[in-house]
Amino acid sequence: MSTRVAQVLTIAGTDSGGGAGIQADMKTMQERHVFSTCVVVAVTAQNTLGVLDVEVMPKRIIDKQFEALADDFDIKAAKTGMLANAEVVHTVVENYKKYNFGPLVVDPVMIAKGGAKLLSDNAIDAVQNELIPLAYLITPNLPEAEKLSGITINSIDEVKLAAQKLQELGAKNVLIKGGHFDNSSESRDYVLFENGEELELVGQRFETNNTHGTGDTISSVIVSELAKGRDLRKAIKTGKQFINASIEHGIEVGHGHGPLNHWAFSEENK
Ligand SMILES: Nc1ncnc2c1ncn2[C@@H]1O[C@H](COP(=O)(O)OP(=O)(O)O)[C@@H](O)[C@H]1O
Ligand SMILES: Cc1ncc(COP(=O)(O)O)c(N)n1
Repeated sequence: MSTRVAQVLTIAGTDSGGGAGIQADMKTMQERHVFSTCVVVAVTAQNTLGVLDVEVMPKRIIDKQFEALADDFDIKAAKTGMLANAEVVHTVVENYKKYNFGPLVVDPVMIAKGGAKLLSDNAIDAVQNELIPLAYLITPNLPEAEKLSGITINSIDEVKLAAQKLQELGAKNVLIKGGHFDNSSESRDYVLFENGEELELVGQRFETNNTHGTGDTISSVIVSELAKGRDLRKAIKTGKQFINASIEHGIEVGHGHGPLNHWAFSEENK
């Protein structure tokens, strides 16, 4: 007997090291029991030590991947990750508007944990003016929230101001991830919902280098839950629990910023 399952899409770059990008997204989606599909917009030669090289895909093959998925699948929610440059942002926006892939989660990936630039500066305008207005949810980390909102963030009040600014740019809901608040023993994420409600997710901050792919992973949990029809507040809480488990029960892989344990949450909740 076969079962119909929710189908979900990630539009992003690959990570040969398997810890971030499309690989982290698809591993996470698998753990959340949705069927994952992908549009590869760039290939990175990457490991836990850093990014060696990047090749951006031509528009033709990005368009064709969207077409192939739209012809055959019933995609209920989609997310974006690394989009590389302005041309890719235009292409993704054009395709997302053309097809019906459900709510869009925008993870505005800019710089890898190892320091490599994954979005060129000239793409910021396109992200602000073309992509953000399509976002059901945007999930920037602190430096990304600063860049996109133009607000320097040193306090929770400034986090809130930045979230409001991102809503003014057109994002319906905003999750600002606090993983980059270095000088705290807590991890703090802030959510501003469409209706003005707020949510603060406060958790333990784990002392570890193994946080490669945290942003990709939390946004992939959220988009998976949305594809299954869960409400956003519940989806975000599940995302946070998944991240906590994947950091707390860490694995040792590679010699740099190591990846997460993507199966820890499922093991805990068997
Ligand atoms: N050391 C840590 N301990 C606990 N949670 C963390 C840690 N680092 C990141 N997180 C959590 O992981 C998620 C991703 O955050 P962040 O690292 O800011 O994003 P990104 O990977 O996009 O830079 C957030 O929920 C954040 O609170
Ligand atoms: C292809 C790709 N996408 C996203 C990230 C960000 O992940 P992180 O900030 O954890 O390095 C990455 N390193 N590579």
